[in-house]
Amino acid sequence: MFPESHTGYSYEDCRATADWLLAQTAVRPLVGIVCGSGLGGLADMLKDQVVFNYRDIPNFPQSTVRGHAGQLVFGTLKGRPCVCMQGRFHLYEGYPIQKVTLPMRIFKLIGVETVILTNAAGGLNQDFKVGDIMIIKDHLNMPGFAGNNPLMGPNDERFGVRFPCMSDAYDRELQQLAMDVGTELGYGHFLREGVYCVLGGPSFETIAECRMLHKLGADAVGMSTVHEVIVARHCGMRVFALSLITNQAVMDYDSEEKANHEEVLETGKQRAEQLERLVSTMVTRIGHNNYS
Ligand SMILES: O=P(O)(O)O[C@H]1O[C@H](CO)[C@@H](O)[C@H]1O
Ligand SMILES: Nc1nc2[nH]cnc2c(=O)[nH]1
Repeated sequence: MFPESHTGYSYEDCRATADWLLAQTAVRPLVGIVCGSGLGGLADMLKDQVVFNYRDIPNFPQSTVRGHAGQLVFGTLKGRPCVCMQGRFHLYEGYPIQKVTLPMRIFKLIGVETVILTNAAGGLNQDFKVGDIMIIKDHLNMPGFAGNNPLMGPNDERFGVRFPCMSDAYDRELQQLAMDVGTELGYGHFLREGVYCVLGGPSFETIAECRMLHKLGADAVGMSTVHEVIVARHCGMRVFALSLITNQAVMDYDSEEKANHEEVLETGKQRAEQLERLVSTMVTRIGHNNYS
């Protein structure tokens, strides 16, 4: 019934990876964080670190992109137990989508209740500036439209239901918390909210593509996050995600701008401190156990 090319990991494979990790550290994280391109500094904030190189973790893929260190870091953030992916996986690295999203199921099985994802993205909304932080309120899943969804293949009910709802993918309380914390920290002038659109990459968008995505309702465009969000929501974790607008998407044929990864990493460096403060303060205020 399902194609032979299905490349997911079984529940037992995920369990084995989770148990392997739990056996090596006493940290029991309730929050899992995914660092976007150039945003790995978040992981450095963790105290009493236990660090695993992805190459040493059973079943884990390897990071191949500059700005993604390839380490899973356990520790505490202002006293709260956390686990942090210092580097994520992307479709364009050649990994099947089930491998790209495997860490979300590992997070779930080690006890994570809330996932915070960050990414670098191009700004499509003409009111956005480079350096803005966009709280993601919804997404457009372009690979999903083309039949590449991480939940394709047999469904294991131990993770979640066959047809998960996505209209509530991005937790509203956490969006409000981010707004409140950001405002308190004096970040209101660069805090935005909007819709993130994922594409397969690795080529950046053409001008016509940017114009189309903007017309379709996207405020920012990138090559990640959405697949992870779908898998995280499928297995019942609460999700918050944000984009750092690292570059303006080119919408105009007269523009001399050219999207490039160097600019993406450079903007990450410049906003790192504020982004880290925003996320770490949020972590201290997130309630757990049935979202209390
Ligand atoms: O989404 P993250 O991992 O932050 O990375 C973004 O930055 C890279 C392009 O510069 C792409 O991988 C894009 O998805
Ligand atoms: N697709 C895409 N990904 C990005 N990541 C950071 N900037 C961009 C961008 O402009 N387009």
